[in-house]
Amino acid sequence: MNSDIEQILITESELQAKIKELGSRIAEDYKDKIPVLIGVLNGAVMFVSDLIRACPIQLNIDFMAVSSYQDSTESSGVVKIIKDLDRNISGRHILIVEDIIDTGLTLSYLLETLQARHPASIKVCALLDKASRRRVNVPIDYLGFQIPDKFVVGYGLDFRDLYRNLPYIGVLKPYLYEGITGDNDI
Ligand SMILES: O=P(O)(O)OC[C@H]1O[C@H](OP(=O)(O)OP(=O)(O)O)[C@H](O)[C@@H]1O
Ligand SMILES: Nc1nc2[nH]cnc2c(=O)[nH]1
Repeated sequence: MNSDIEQILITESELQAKIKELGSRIAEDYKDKIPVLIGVLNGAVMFVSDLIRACPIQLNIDFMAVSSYQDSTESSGVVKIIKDLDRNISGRHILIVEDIIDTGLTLSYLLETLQARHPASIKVCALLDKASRRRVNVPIDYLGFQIPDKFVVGYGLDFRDLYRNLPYIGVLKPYLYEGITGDNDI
């Protein structure tokens, strides 16, 4: 698996140091509230589980699963809810936790969908931002790292549901996905 990685972009210790920093900021900002942290499955699973352990305040967690990439490295632009929240978020302080913001289409859809449920506030925490690829403007309140326009895997991020279990963020060797556009290429 490691031999499919062209370059390690963010090491395990860099990830963990940044998550401690983000956790402290979030804990300070929400110390008088009980926020609901919403992990966006599947990619954010590792990030959200490390982030909540770095956040020593009262909080709730919930998860949504959405997908726009399926088996491709390009967003289809169509976001689909696969699993919705388990709770009513009306009047609650919401923090969306994402692994990566790329085109911004997924987050834009989530913000619109969740805003319609009348939360007290909504903020966004993202581990990675690929700003050069943005197609819609979206706010990021807590950010881990800006990254270049490369397809990355590891620490929750996949290609064809593989590589999520790498403990670092790496760039996948392009020959592994070049020419692949979707399911028909499998
Ligand atoms: O800004 P965007 O271009 O919309 O891309 C960001 C989204 O893409 C990834 O999800 P994906 O659809 O690959 O599902 P996954 O989390 O299950 O891997 C990632 O987890 C974000 O949710
Ligand atoms: N795995 C992975 N998923 C993404 N979704 C949007 N951008 C990316 C990326 O660079 N890697």
